[in-house]
Amino acid sequence: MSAQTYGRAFALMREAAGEAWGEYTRHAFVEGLRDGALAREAFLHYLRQDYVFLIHFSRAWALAVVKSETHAEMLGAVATVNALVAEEMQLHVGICEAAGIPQEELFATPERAENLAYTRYVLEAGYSGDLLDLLAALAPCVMGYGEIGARLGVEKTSETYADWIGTYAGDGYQGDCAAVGQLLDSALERRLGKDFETSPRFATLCDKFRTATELEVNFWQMGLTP
Ligand SMILES: Cc1ncc(CN)c(N)n1
Repeated sequence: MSAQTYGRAFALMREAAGEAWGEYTRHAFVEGLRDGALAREAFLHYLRQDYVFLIHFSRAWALAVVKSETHAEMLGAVATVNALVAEEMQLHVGICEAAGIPQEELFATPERAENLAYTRYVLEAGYSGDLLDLLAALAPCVMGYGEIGARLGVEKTSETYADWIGTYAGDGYQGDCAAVGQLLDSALERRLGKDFETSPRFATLCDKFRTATELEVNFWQMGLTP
């Protein structure tokens, strides 16, 4: 999956994130999903934390509805909230239930510090900023997993984590990434103009994107240490 598929701003922000992007999308945890070497205990621990992550991440996308300035922006944010709550979180519920972890226990998972740091960083970007600040902090999460899923869909050498890979490689998730890429581009054009990358504000948005990318790296690392 080329970065270009997810829009112009994403490609520029990804480039500006430098080495952090590769550390995120090619982390040892990701490679363990690809070749099946990831310990089941680490995967289930990650999945439980990620369920809690997605609760707060959905709240942040709901805040994007609040920060929207047009009906089209509201529709884009609402669609993402729905994709998270009604689709992505079901993957976590299903795998955990099959592993003997009921949904109430999943919901009550104690939050690890790396998880808390990431989600509250994103929420704070939205509380104190506008839709652009919020989207810049949200984008690495959405598109990073899109890129990881698309690559692992092609490069996987084991079926152990095929459910997980299939969710992020699938047309549904890939379509969500493309839609968020369009939302990001149009929100930037509306507020900063067609040549948004020449605005001094764009550099501060790239900083937010890079920080969120670094928090993704920490999240994978946390996944390796149940
Ligand atoms: C930590 C994290 N980052 C991204 C995603 C993909 N929505 C996720 N499920 N979890």
